Amino acid sequence: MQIRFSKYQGAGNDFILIDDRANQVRPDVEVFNKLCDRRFGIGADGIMLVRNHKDFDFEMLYFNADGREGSMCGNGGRCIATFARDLGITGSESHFIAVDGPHRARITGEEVSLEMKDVNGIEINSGDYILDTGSPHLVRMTSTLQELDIVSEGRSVRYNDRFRQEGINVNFVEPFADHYAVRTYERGVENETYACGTGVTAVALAMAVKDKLYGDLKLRLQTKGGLLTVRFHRSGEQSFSGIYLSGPATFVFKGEIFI
Ligand SMILES: N[C@@H](CCC[C@H](N)C(=O)O)C(=O)O
Repeated sequence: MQIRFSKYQGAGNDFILIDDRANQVRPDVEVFNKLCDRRFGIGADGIMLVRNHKDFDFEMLYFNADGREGSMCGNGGRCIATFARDLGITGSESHFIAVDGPHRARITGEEVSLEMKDVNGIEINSGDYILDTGSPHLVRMTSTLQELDIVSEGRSVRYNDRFRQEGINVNFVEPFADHYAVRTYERGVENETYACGTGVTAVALAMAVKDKLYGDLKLRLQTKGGLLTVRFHRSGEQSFSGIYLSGPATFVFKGEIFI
């Protein structure tokens, strides 16, 4: 089968986007894994399908680079909003459904802001923060971010006895005067990616807990692939609402491939 795809990236987290409103693509773990391969395929951290949905502008189906369906992808959500706008499905604002529920996105130039699901509950375990921002994340503080071997440190958490079965994304964070620097090991890619949207969202909420911040907050998160911001409201010890992930999301190239 011949399919058209487009490649988009959000802060260097890159995705293959397919317009599947005709509902013709049958997700296949091996095929999707190969399409994401950077030598034998197009190369990406994940694949997304845009499908029609009767109650929303569209449905987002997300698959990690390993070819398996993933949980919510924040940067993917920002990219798919741009793709839907470029296809003429939506204008600069959209309301779509993903695996973790509904999302609203707003595009301003190359900047895309995505509403994330509310978070109620963060576990703190031996200094690590464990929470679900649409995808499961662990946040760990470090003072040596640039020297860290993210793949081996991330793997040792992701494959430990507690997380081996379900997996977890692992974020390492170092605070600076006006921002937090973040590097992420992503489940399903099983490698470090240039940025992770649900990951920096998890870091922002965890830093509010660590620094005892309440009210309306906006934190800046520097990733390998660019600067992301997370706005949110913290009303209680464990209650976070009005969470918006913002940053660049742009078209890279398009083509056709046989699958
Ligand atoms: N890159 C994503 C995270 C994708 C989800 C994740 N890899 C998983 O399924 O655990 C993001 O930007 O949030």
